[in-house]
Amino acid sequence: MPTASTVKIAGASALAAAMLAAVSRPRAVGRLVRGIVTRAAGGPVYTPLPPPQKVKVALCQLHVTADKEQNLKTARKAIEDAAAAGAKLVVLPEMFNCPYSNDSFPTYAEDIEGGASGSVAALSAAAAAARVTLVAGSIPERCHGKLYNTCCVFDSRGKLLAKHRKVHLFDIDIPGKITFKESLTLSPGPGPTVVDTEAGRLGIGICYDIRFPELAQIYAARGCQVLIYPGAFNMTTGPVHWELLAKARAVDNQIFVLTCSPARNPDSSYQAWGHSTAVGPFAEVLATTEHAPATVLADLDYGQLAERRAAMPLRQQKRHDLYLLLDKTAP
Ligand SMILES: NC(=O)CC(=O)C(=O)O
Repeated sequence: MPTASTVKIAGASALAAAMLAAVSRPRAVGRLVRGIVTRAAGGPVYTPLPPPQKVKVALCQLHVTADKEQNLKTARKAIEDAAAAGAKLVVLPEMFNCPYSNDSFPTYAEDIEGGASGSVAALSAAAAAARVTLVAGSIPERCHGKLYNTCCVFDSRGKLLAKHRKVHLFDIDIPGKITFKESLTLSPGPGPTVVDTEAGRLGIGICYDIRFPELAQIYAARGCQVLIYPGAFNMTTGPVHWELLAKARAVDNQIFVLTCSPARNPDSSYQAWGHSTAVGPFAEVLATTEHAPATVLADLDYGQLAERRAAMPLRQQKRHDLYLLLDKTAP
């Protein structure tokens, strides 16, 4: 495995107390890029890729505690440090502002659409201050009496471009190992989220979403350049599946994949696997880390997407007489 490219981020430094109050209201949710994929009989019509560019990304594997304000401070510091290291696209972990537990989700949930989310205000301010595109992990969202596991995406002026609500809820029962049922508290999101940003066209999934290849295929067909999965795998599935799934989504779709986990916290009831990782379109690990707090830096060259797809033209070689991708939320 290639050497990890990490910048260790120490504990949060002093933070301007005004951070949470810095932005008055979150901006309206931006329109999502609706795909152009297809119900064509001959298989998907792939949306052309946006122009290639190079982007430095930072995956901030944060220490998450039960103290929401401290978690936001930690995130702010990591975003600042990532920007100082040259990152233009910064990713935070799943549920980075609260413990990953069904007991915590209702207590920590915030009303994003009603403009009452202190976390969104803080994240918007942090993205603007650091001038980065921010894929802000996820937070518990309350909306019309339901709770969601929601990822907000901000541009480098702090505008909320889009939000993705986890589509596939994490409901598993591996006897003697791990039982978790997000559906006890959370509702599933409505569908795919594609967002055009200064750092490229992004397809967003959250954790368990990475296990569903169809979602990644839809993103690839809609012209995404990178798939981003904030996630918190655990000590049972993480060692076996986390990197495998990131590589699988990358190699199937000849696309970049980024995963970003919380650091492992021995005091937490849920032990996160960590190992935030950047994978290239040939399934090569570009940069990774272990379980401690860290920021993983990687350079993405989107020009590699066309090169890899020309060298191995999987899209043209698909047998649409035998199988078909159907994007049911395409316009
Ligand atoms: N926590 C998740 O959503 C997913 C996970 O841990 C797994 O798929 O394993």
